[in-house]
Amino acid sequence: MIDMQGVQKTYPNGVQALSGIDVQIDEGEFVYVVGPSGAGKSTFIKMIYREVKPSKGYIRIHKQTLHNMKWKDVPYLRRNIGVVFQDFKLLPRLSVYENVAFALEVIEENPKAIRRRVMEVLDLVGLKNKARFIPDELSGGEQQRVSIARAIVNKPSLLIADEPTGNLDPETSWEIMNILEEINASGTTIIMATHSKDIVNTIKKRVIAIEGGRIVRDESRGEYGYDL
Ligand SMILES: Nc1ncnc2c1ncn2[C@@H]1O[C@H](COP(=O)(O)OP(=O)(O)OP(=O)(O)O)[C@@H](O)[C@H]1O
Repeated sequence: MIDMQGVQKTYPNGVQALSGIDVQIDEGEFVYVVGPSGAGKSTFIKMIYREVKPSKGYIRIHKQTLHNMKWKDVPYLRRNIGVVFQDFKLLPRLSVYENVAFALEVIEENPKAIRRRVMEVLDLVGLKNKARFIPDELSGGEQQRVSIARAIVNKPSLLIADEPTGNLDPETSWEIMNILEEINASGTTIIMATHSKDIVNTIKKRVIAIEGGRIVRDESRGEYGYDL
């Protein structure tokens, strides 16, 4: 599903964030991306949904090659990729329902299908009864559940999560992990950058460790491997 070869990224200010990434990720995998702060995890993740363009190397996601992708084709790539962020990034003036429906409205689904699908994903994340609330009226964990619902509403085959539990307390983090595991069990590939030793060492998955812009470890059912 994902193939990267010789991928490098040098930002315009001269910082080399990634210096030679070779990796394959198969459909249906659940992968943690770990490593010290500044190692290149976010850069790696942002390249997958073409938020960041590689300076060198080959990237293929599904059947689309990204290194030579034109800007006009990026929305088509992103339709098949859901993204969840540490800080949720919900639209503050829209209700829970509207935040989730928005992603379908931009691809012109019919209103009945939108309603059915939005309620289905809100049910999946346990927030059907809060559809009319606005983000400020929700706890952090609930806001993250809305952002997960938004990310999966158009059934992407790949879900990217950049420190999804970074702003949440431990108990809420486990709830979020349960939801992500459920989504993975239904066939969606998940790639999650995290600093949570507890999560990585408890819910065992493939671990890719990045240090200084390179993959230094890639293990199935791996350990977190750092003290913090
Ligand atoms: N837009 C940018 N312009 C210039 N340099 C950047 C940019 N984004 C990231 N960097 C630099 O690239 C390197 C890798 O950053 P990145 O955000 O990928 O690391 P990270 O492993 O995700 O870190 P953290 O765990 O702290 O989020 C760092 O040295 C960072 O300062």
